[in-house]
Amino acid sequence: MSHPADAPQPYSDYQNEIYLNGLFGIAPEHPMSFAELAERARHAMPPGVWSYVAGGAGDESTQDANSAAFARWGLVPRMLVGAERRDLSVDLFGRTLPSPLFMAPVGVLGICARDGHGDLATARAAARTGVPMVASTLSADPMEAVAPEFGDTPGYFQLYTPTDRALAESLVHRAEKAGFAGIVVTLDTWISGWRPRDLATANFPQLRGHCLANYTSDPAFRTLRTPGREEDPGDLALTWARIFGKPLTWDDLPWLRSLTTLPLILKGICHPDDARRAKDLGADGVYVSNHGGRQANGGLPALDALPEVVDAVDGLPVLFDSGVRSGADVVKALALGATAVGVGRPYAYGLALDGTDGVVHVLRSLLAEADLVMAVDGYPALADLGPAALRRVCCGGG
Ligand SMILES: Cc1cc2nc3c(=O)[nH]c(=O)nc-3n(C[C@H](O)[C@H](O)[C@H](O)COP(=O)(O)O)c2cc1C
Ligand SMILES: O=C(O)C(=O)c1ccccc1
Repeated sequence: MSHPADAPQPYSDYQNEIYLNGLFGIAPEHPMSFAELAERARHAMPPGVWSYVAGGAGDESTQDANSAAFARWGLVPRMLVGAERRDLSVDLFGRTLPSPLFMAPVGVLGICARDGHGDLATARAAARTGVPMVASTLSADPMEAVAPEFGDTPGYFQLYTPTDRALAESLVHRAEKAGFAGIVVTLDTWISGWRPRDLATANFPQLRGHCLANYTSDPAFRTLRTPGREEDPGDLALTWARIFGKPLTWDDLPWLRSLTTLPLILKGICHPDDARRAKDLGADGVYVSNHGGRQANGGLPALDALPEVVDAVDGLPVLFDSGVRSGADVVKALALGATAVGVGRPYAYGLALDGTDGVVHVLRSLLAEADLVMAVDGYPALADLGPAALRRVCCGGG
């Protein structure tokens, strides 16, 4: 439990803090397991927001498989290695981050927070924890208001590429100007997947006008509105729906690449050939994800796609998300080759429960558990975590 006074606090200190509070009769106000976090978020959110955030595509079997996939890997404990101090820092796109954890883009943070400003609250959690936020194109506050809240923590802008090229270019250039450290282009969501929970209630947040501030604040978007109907919320939603998603092809990649000198990361890559091609066309990183099982049901768990993509890109950074629910999951994804590991729903639930403090709690819990797993299992640095740290667990976890 001891460390030099000038060393950064280990992430495991969150555990000490909680037990110490207990000595003074203070019980933690936030949930300590993912199951309880989800349960409490369900009560904290309006029903339509809960089902949108928690739900996925089809019967949600791919969504379930994403988290179940982690149970099929077991970390092999190593003893007597002296893991008293751990180093979770990672180099990503020329910067050193204190940990490999990041917040995946979530396009409804605005309505997850009680005050409607969940994007700002999440950015403040990034500033407090050093955990970067990938800010979605779909945001209740414009990116120029979100970016200053990151403090010293780098932030990334996630682009949903609209059909209108001038608008796409404007969004990217605004992100550069606002100080974002990279552009994450999402490839798997130019159209919405089949989502029974939302269909059953005919509920799609953006069609109700939510989280469109990056569009309404954009001069290129305004030129796409129906003349004379600029004040009509119905026209806003329909204009957005008309231009939201461009089914990008490989032929669009040189254009996308030409838009920015910032690191360009392609999100939704799950096949090694796609990963290789992304690298050849100048992507700075690939991002393995199946969108948390929200887009196409019946797909393989994202974790199972990770090792082949890592092999294929031969040293290019590989970001990963989909199904991460614990610190142990973070460590397993790192051992399978991820450079950085993202969470989506968990921090959105923290946000719904308690704003910035709720997000900070979720991130600190994930990091404390990851740090403790590395301590107990004898892997003091990320460089020690490779495929040899894992064994396939037969038949476990569905
Ligand atoms: C409510 C919700 C909204 C999302 N919105 C976006 C988005 O705007 N852009 C994007 O690239 N991904 C979006 N995603 C996908 C996440 O970035 C991420 O891939 C996914 O949530 C990871 O899975 P997890 O929720 O199991 O951690 C969204 C996910 C959720 C749950
Ligand atoms: O809900 C999502 O996961 C999402 O990112 C999205 C956004 C717009 C249209 C379809 C899906």
